[in-house]
Amino acid sequence: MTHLRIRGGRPLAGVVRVQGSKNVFLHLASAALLSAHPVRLHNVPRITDTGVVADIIGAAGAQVSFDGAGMDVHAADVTSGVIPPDLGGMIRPTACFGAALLARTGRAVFPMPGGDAFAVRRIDLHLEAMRAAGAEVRTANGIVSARIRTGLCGFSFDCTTPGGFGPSLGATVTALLLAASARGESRVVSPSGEPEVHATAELLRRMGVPIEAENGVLLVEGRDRLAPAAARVPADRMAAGTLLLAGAITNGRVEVEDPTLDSLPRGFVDTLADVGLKLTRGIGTIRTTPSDLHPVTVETGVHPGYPTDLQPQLVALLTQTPGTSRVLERIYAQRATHVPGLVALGADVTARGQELTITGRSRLRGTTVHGDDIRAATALVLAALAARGTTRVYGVRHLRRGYEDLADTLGALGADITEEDH
Ligand SMILES: CC(=O)N[C@H]1[C@@H](OP(=O)(O)OP(=O)(O)OC[C@H]2O[C@@H](n3ccc(=O)[nH]c3=O)[C@H](O)[C@@H]2O)O[C@H](CO)[C@@H](O)[C@@H]1O
Ligand SMILES: C=C(OP(=O)(O)O)C(=O)O
Repeated sequence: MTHLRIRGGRPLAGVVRVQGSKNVFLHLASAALLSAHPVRLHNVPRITDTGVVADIIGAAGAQVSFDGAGMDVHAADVTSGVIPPDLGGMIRPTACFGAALLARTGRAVFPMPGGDAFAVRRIDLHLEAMRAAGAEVRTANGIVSARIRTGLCGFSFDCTTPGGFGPSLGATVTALLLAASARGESRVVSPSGEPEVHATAELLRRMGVPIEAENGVLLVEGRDRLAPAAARVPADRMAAGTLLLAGAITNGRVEVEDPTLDSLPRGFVDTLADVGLKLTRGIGTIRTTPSDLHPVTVETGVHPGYPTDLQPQLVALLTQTPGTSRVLERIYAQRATHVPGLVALGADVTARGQELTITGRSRLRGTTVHGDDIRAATALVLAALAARGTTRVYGVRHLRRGYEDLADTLGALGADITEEDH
């Protein structure tokens, strides 16, 4: 039972490099399958999701290699449109890989996606995009089968979710991949503006697919053959935000390497300013400066709003902020798996539906807690860094999905943190 043993109370300080973005990499890798020519991705994160992606690409019959920093995908031969359920069930963008295989082989069979299980993670819009592009799609016993009889045709697809918060990131990528391979022009309407989408569109352009943005529509000219290309995975804005919040919760001075400031969502920067934490540029870095903290009312939102993937970590910080704060989770119907662990550590946090209420400042005390997904486990690690005494945080396998060596990174900043195996 691997866990992190953390003795809290030490201010973190120092400069830290930020890994490549998990969520951008996952979507770029699905696009890499579209070309029969080599695609090189640089700055790929060393996380367990990367291994799953390599196995999915390999199972499709394509060549893939990962040297610890760069991934080479050469999908000259794609011999199978099947994503094995044990692989597809482990990551979130499974339907995006399904779309790429559908485009390459005319057939895709894939399971419901995995990734974090804090909410039902729907893929109805992905399947609608496939139907709009001319595929027959059936779902039985949790397995999706999609088939195209006469080739993909140019189509129009609206990425807006029924939930009302805005467009779906994943479905926008699925639509882009299908459009890139379809005959004629496609219209991807109300696309998501998340950095993952911009990065994927940019890689597709480099692969020779004309994509124009016009009045809230992406106009995509499909191509039969896509060119060789390369792309660099940008720094992970969620990892950068996590490290800055780890500095803040320990009243320390953490600096993350640039150029992440430009890619940090405005909503994150503004919320930190409202809490009382100014982000400033150092020499090639961004740093937080400790100061008096204030309660805030904040809601998660689409980019550049406050990101859902930094919501649990913010809640951890707000347990150390005097007064009552409110956090409204707007992307998911619920994302509160961090709450029981924070309460066990002594925090005053309640979740009612999508609203979390946090009253600080709580005196946190070390105990044993379980993080059931990436950011819930991260929030517990952050709270443990601020707690008195020793905390054991279980859920390391979730952390490994999203972070390269989180314990080592925090240890290098001065945290008393060790991975234990009993
Ligand atoms: C816009 C947004 O912030 N998206 C987040 C979402 O991306 P991810 O691509 O996983 O999710 P989507 O953006 O597609 O989904 C967000 C919302 O849309 C709904 N939905 C989605 C697809 C679908 O077919 N039908 C449907 O109803 C989901 O249930 C959810 O409520 O989770 C990731 C992991 O936490 C984050 O990194 C992304 O920032
Ligand atoms: C929820 C997350 O990832 P995934 O969609 O891969 O589960 C996340 O990155 O916080």
